[in-house]
Amino acid sequence: MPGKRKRPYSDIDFTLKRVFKKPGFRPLQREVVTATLEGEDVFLQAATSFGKSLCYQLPAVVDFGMTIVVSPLLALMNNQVAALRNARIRVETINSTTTPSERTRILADLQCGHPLTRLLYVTPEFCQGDNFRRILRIIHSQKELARIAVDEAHCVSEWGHDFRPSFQQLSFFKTEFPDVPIICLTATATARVREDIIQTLALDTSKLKMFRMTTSRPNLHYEVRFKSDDEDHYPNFLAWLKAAHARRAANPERASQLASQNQRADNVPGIIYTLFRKDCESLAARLRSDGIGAKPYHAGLPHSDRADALSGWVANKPGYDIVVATTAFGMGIDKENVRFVVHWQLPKSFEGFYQEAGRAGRDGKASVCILYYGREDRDRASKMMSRDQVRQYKGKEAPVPAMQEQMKHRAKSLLALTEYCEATNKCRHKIIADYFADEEVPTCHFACDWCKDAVGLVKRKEKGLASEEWCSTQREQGRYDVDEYE
Ligand SMILES: Nc1ncnc2c1ncn2[C@@H]1O[C@H](COP(=O)(O)OP(=O)(O)OP(=O)(O)O)[C@@H](O)[C@H]1O
Repeated sequence: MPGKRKRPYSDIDFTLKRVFKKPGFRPLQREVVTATLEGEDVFLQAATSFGKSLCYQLPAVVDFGMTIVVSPLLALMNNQVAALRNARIRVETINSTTTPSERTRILADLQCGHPLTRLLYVTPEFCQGDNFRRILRIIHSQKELARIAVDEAHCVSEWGHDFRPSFQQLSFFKTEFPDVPIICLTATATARVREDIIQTLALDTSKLKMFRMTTSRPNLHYEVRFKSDDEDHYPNFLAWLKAAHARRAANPERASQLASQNQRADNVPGIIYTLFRKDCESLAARLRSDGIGAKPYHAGLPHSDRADALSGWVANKPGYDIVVATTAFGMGIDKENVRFVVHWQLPKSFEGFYQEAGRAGRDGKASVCILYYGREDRDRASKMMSRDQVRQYKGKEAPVPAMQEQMKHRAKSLLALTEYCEATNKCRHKIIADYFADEEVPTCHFACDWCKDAVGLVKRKEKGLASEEWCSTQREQGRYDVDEYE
């Protein structure tokens, strides 16, 4: 029910245990849940795998009325809907995969004004539809519109790394329903992105409850491996993976522990991110020819192939050990035992890197995040950026200031990521915390290549990278012109 509510919710602990099967709240979750239930507008920024979804899912179950969840990705929605249905929560989603008969059934439930649906997951594009807005007015008039959750809220911002234009229309919620609380959630927002989200959603800063947690993920072991165009880095990765397999096989105690958790000892689940669709397919095929179960995942594949790759991988099925993906597979993917995330090339942005690496170790256990960095890739990435800039400005008399700003932000983010890769004088956890302007200094117990062996890191860098002189000649000769990303 919209409006501020100042009574304690004694049943949140009960619901946490009984419905969500969690032993207790993680730090700050209770505060966020309570603020949401009290009708406050909330902004939550917290590390990947913090448990942000629970902060709107639990209120949706405890409270009256319906919660609308605006979410940018199909895979993310379907993943969460399946988990909530498992917990016997009435949840629905309307997206491009919803059949017409399903859609009719869901809308009929909403039209009555007193929906049985507790959570409704929709895309920002769907929120723009007149019919949906009309239905929302009916639900609101019956005091059944409980709250709006905007997940992956950085997509709202033009300066966020996954900007989606239709997110910009979401101010509709606050202007039409000022008494309905909004909660926005993200793992990756710089100060500027935060401001932009708040402004775009028409939130009032003086009333907004802001929760900012550290972005630090101490169980992730960050490592940069150096490469150059001259050398194929596949053998390096395969050797690392085979060594990890051998370690598992040599530990029968671990094998029986994994078996008891419905996991397998003869694989190590992971994700490899690449920028190009063609690499997804060829790399997955190459791994399969070496006896590793790997599946490609990118937006160009049929929906059924993507769904099969995702469900097989989540279920630890043989043949589905590694997903080789573009960024189409990222935000919100929640599989607890991902033991490694590898970036096959330099990603497009610092935020994207952090978000994707954050798919690893969601069970809190040690996991590895390897980024293969080459200076040629850096030069290709900046070439791509300049080309995008030219395209954006095409046909315009003068560059639009907002576009210029956006480009500046993109360049800054890429530069920060390059500096992360080139750095040999600082803990990688610290570099990440600095980028997001964390107030806390992160702890790193030998959980990055610099803290483990700074001298070795310098040597590997000297040996592995093409020289700047070489790269500069290549640049002059236009060698770094590339295909489209994805
Ligand atoms: N209090 C809790 N106790 C135990 N597990 C929890 C708790 N809260 C959430 N989790 C689990 O933590 C995992 C991560 O939660 P969730 O997917 O909401 O993360 P997130 O913060 O949205 O991360 P990301 O930004 O990376 O998507 C889920 O498997 C969820 O079930």
